[in-house]
Amino acid sequence: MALELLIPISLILVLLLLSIKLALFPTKTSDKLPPCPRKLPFIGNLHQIGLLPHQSLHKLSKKHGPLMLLQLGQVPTLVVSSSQMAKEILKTHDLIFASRPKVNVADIMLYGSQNMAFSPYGEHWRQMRKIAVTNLLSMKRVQSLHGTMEEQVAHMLSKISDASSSVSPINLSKILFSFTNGMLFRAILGRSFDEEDENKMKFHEMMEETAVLLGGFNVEDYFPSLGWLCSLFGLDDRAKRTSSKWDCVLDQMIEDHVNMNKKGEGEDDDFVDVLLSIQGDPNKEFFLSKDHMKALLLDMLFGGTETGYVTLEWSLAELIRNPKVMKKLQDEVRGKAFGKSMVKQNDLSDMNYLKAFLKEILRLHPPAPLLVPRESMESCRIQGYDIPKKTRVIVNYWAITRDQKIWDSPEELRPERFENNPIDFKGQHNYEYIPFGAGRRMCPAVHYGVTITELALANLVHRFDWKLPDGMVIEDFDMTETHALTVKMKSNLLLVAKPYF
Ligand code: HEM
Repeated sequence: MALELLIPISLILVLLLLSIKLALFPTKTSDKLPPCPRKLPFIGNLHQIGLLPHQSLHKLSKKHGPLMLLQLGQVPTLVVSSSQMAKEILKTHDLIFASRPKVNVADIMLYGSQNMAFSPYGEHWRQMRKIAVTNLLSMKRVQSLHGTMEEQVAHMLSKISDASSSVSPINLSKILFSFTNGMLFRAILGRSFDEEDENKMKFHEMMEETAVLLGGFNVEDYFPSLGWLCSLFGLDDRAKRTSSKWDCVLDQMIEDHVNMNKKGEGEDDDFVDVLLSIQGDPNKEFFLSKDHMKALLLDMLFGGTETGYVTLEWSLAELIRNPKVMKKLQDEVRGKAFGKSMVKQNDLSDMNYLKAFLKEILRLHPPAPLLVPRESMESCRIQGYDIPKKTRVIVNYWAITRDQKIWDSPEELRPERFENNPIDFKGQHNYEYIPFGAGRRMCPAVHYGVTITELALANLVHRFDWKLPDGMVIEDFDMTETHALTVKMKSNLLLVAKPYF
């Protein structure tokens, strides 16, 4: 029989046998489980996930409530859709839900999930987080990067300025990607990342492929006992190919640092240098292998690049659609930075509308609307329901941002709702505002993320007036979302920039 026929036929046979087994011998439990929408044999509720899971899960929760236990293939998955239930998971039972589920692609791409973001809860995760927070993401380290951040913003502004003289609109998605990626490279490697690097290494392509692989609802993760399915769908091979490209890049980066340090040329203060010194310290109780280093570097690149540029992209898109908000923001920034060619970090402290605007963007367009999945390490009870051990947990923050009981006209852009409002990014209010997650696994880079985004945004509206491309009207502007590692705009953001001075 031809191989092309053998694969689908064997797949159908296995599906059939498993469906019969499930129908004849359903798993019995005396537990009181949360409600579950009607499921199909074998796939359970997988068909209800759709291309934009935050939206489809929100719709399901309207019918079945803020705690639903879906059966995604073989994996029971708790979906949490209210601030009250989010508080149960991220505060009351934070320790029980502090682990991450096993993700096949992450195992391939992140050296056996030895990074921080996908690592199960435990000593290894704790050490990786400590290294990243102490040496790159702490408030003190971020402050020491202020000068570098200003340089990188100036570089982005000059690129936009050059492009603004052309008749065609500017592809801002590309420029914003290079900016956030370039800033992380500077912080991590201590050297700039320029167009030549991009052309040589194709980072944008590699990052997009990685985002799709790591962020997708991959079928294999929902059928762990059918590992061979992976090879049928070709996902294993795609992940291995992309992973080997990253591995070459990282090996080269580390080798360059080792060579520079040998020659005494390194400045000895970037993140790779710090990692090398931890590795070479015989007194450290934690052994940092080369794979650990590479996994942590990828965490910083993957965690920081997409979230940053996507936030800036949604910000400009919303400003173009809301001219009154654009004017109010420009008035504030241009007033406070009057006469300056560039807004600097220390000008930002009293730009209250800018801060409120960024908060509103992270409510309306959270880059990670489902946060990052958790997994229960023990069984527990929530609101009278039994949650078994090893249940996957998705907190649908997006559903919380659309809750009319919390937010007035939740679909509208209204930065004013955050003015004179004590709510911050720590998520400790009533768990209604958690764009960075909360609890032990909360994003460790809130300070870095907010600082760089505020600085970039202030300068983008200070330096330029923005317009839609000629012939386009607001109604044509495409705000369609696409879901990968983050939720971003499906189409590239194309705008016309007119220098203000
Ligand atoms: C606007 C910017 C950002 C947003 C909205 C964001 C959002 C998030 C969210 C929602 C989580 C999951 C938290 C949870 O499970 O409760 C997370 C985790 C994480 N983020 Fe961020 N992030 C941003 C920027 C960054 C940056 C700049 C970096 C690195 C340089 C980063 C690195 C990470 C890492 C490593 C984790 C995993 C933490 C762990 O598992 O212990 N993020 N982020």
